[in-house]
Amino acid sequence: TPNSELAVCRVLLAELEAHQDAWPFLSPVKLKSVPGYRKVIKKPMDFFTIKEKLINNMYLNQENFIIDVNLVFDNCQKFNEDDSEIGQAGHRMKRFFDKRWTELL
Ligand SMILES: Cc1ncccc1N[C@H]1CCCS(=O)(=O)C1
Repeated sequence: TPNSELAVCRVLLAELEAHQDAWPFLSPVKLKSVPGYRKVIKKPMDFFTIKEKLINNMYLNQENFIIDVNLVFDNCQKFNEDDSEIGQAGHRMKRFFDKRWTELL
């Protein structure tokens, strides 16, 4: 049911936020302090915004939630070098998410 589907999303988001490598993704990228971000990244997304959307019932099902989580990681890979601090954190967070999602499915 959509309700229990969203319960899994809340659990997973809490785990993402608690992860030691979550720091680059906890809040929206500050467009004024990151040159080029606004132009390069068409659909910014972050864990705080996802939490707000969950609380405001803006996800009809798990799929819409997963699309936004993957947007966080896709944006990170597009803007950051793989061997940068933030790039590496993004890869680790994506690996963690994919593993946990499969376990909780
Ligand atoms: C995820 C990401 N992608 C590209 C550049 C930066 C970031 N992260 C932010 C971390 C919090 C403060 S910030 O807004 O300066 C930068």
